[in-house]
Amino acid sequence: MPESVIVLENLAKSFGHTHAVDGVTMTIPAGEIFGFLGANGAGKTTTMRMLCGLTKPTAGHGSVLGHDIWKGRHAIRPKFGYVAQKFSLYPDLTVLENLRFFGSAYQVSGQRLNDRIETLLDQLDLRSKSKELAGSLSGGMKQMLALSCALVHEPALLFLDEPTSGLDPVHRQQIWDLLYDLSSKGTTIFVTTHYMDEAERCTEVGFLHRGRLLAKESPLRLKQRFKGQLLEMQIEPAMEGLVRLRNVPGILGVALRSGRVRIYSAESERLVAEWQKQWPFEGLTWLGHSWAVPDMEDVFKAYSQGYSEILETSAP
Ligand SMILES: Nc1ncnc2c1ncn2[C@@H]1O[C@H](COP(=O)(O)OP(=O)(O)OP(=O)(O)O)[C@@H](O)[C@H]1O
Repeated sequence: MPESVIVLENLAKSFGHTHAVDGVTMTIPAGEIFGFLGANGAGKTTTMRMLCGLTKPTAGHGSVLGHDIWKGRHAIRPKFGYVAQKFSLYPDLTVLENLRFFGSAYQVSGQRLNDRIETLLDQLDLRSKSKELAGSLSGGMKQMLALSCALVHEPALLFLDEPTSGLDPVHRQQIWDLLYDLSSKGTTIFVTTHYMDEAERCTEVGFLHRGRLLAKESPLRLKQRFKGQLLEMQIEPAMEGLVRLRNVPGILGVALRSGRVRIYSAESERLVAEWQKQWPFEGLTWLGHSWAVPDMEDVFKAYSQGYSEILETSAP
């Protein structure tokens, strides 16, 4: 078993009456790419800020790389890299100057710093921008630079708060290729994301909902927990079908995917059999249907909207 890099026990943080993080218990082993998912305001950033020693927990315990997250925060800080949601570099310094600044802040100097900068400029596609001011870079290139600065000291642990938001698909892929390289060399990565295809790329995923951890497992295992019968119907007009089917008893939720109406229900088979006998929706034409395999978006929706009927329960 690899050692646990992050260990949390009932970790909590409240702001007044807001329980931003409400008793999270979990462990994250070394080398994991852990994807932290949750709706806006679920408590992801607050959890990450506690792990980085940037905000004090209100209750519970946590350790990162063997140090208490609050009492040991000064010892932990040089060992991780952190890319925040907001651009936190120096806009009036060039790309190269930012890298040099972060290098010296992390006590990387001389030939080692030069080598690190050369590697990062290539890995993150920044070479042609090295003399440009950070503040003048596009949003995507700012993200690439923020990631480079977080990696300059080759940390054992990397915290990334939505690192690819606003990036084009090529740069997103480039970042993920880099994360795989880092993970294969033993770096642990803790990443928040709203992109379901990115959640699929993580080795483990945790669902946070209103400050509580609802599940934490591999993407494959999470999808196996989805026990609903996912029905995709070709209906015309599709939008009207979506609105009317939403109100049918037994249907938990409805979405439009590639022009088809996707139905979340524990009893889709029964509904189809009933509709085959008698189609009750005047003005709607049913042109066909098929059964779908759940993806991460389906599982995330089921957890975050509380479709407990179609989820096999799990202990995080
Ligand atoms: N400094 C603060 N003071 C008061 N409330 C806060 C503070 N920081 C966060 N909160 C509240 O805590 C809750 C969790 O916020 P947090 O930013 O951790 O969520 P999140 O999951 O990261 O959301 P998002 O996906 O939108 O970034 C929210 O209700 C938020 O308003």
